[in-house]
Amino acid sequence: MSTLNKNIGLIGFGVVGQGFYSYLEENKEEKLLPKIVIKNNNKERDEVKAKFITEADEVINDKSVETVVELISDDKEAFDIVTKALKAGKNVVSANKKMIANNLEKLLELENKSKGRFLYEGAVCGSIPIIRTLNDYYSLDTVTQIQGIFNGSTNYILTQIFKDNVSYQESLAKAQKLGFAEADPTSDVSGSDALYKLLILTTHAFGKFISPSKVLKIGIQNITDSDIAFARENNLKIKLIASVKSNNNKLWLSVLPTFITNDSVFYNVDNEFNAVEVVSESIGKQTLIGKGAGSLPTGQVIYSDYKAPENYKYKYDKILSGKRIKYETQEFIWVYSDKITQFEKYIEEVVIINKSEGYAKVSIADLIKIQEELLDEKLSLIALTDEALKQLNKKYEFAYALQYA
Ligand SMILES: NC(=O)C1=CN([C@@H]2O[C@H](COP(=O)(O)OP(=O)(O)OC[C@H]3O[C@@H](n4cnc5c(N)ncnc54)[C@H](OP(=O)(O)O)[C@@H]3O)[C@@H](O)[C@H]2O)C=CC1
Ligand SMILES: N[C@@H](CC=O)C(=O)O
Repeated sequence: MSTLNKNIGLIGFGVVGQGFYSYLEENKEEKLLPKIVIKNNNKERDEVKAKFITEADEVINDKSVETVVELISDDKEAFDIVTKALKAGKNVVSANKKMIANNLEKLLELENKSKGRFLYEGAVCGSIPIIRTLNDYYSLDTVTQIQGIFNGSTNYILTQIFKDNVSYQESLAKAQKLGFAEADPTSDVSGSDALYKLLILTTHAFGKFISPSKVLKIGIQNITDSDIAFARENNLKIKLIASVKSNNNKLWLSVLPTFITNDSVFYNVDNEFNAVEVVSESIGKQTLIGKGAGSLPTGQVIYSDYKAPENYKYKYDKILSGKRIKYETQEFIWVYSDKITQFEKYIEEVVIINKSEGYAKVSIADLIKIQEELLDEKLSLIALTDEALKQLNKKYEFAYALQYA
């Protein structure tokens, strides 16, 4: 492609699109962007040099466009745009985690047949460069676990509730106003957004494609005042933790509100910040912490994808290695609830703290079966890390002793 054909086709000019645009302006590259595709022509917008249009095909079929930057909210429309752009041989940059998590296998086939490449660092944990890190530095190491805080909006909401006693509804409205939340914030608070990111990382770290519908996912919508009070009394915090771990070629995944102790690396990761902890055989444990949502942090990563070296592509070495790994749900975890006795049918072991309140050992497979019911019945469950379990067992030794006498 000649230098005359290096234009950008930007589709979507919301929170992230405008963040990306500001880096083009800062680097005097806005002349490479003659047209921006939006949906609603009647919206008031800041003036920019580009012309606003509403037909994505106009930039996808434009021969002067080398890179299509897809930053719209709808996942199905985004898939259509990305498919067409790759088929037209364009480089494609996207941040649409829902679209990517649901279609990654197909997208890789399309990329393999295309002259273009498909990069999407902005889709996972905003500004944190975790995909390229896994792709470039972990391809020769064996990753055993990835866990962390993968959603900025829910972390912002939980921080506001814990630090400043702001209500759930008010903190959610603030997260929306600040541009952290998805167009439909149910995706954030239900844990879906964190799950999409977890599944994308699972493909890069373990070479496995897993459907979102198969994984245990509990959001923060049902957290009660008594959960918060219990956390405060015990010097714990609640964070929405996404986790994938492997052992003996088996893989376990979950997204769960989780009590964490004050010595956890996640304890002071607050507001819209995210954290990704990667554990691998040679490197050991390391954690990346940074802004997980917002216009400029995400826009910067999109800009870096757009500027990636000419021959750079994700290698997907873990898929290519052909190592077989099996997705499993047969594992037990400990969960707390102020109505733990309602889960009687599923409990392996339980510690009753007071009346119906307590914590119990339950299987991931059972929780997957009842996760929709939990949501409908507004029942809250908070997982315990090993450290939180130890801390609670020490305090509730008496209750514990009674249980196992
Ligand atoms: N917000 C964040 O912090 C982050 C968001 N993301 C992801 O980035 C993507 C964009 O998010 P965000 O910027 O927050 O979303 P916004 O809702 O702020 O903006 C979406 C933009 O897409 C445009 N649009 C919607 N549908 C179409 C369509 N069919 N054709 C053309 N344009 C369309 C809208 O047009 P109009 O202006 O006319 O309404 C709007 O400009 C999403 O996939 C999101 O998950 C990823 C990381 C962080
Ligand atoms: N809604 C998302 C935006 C970034 O991915 C979040 O809150 O993390």
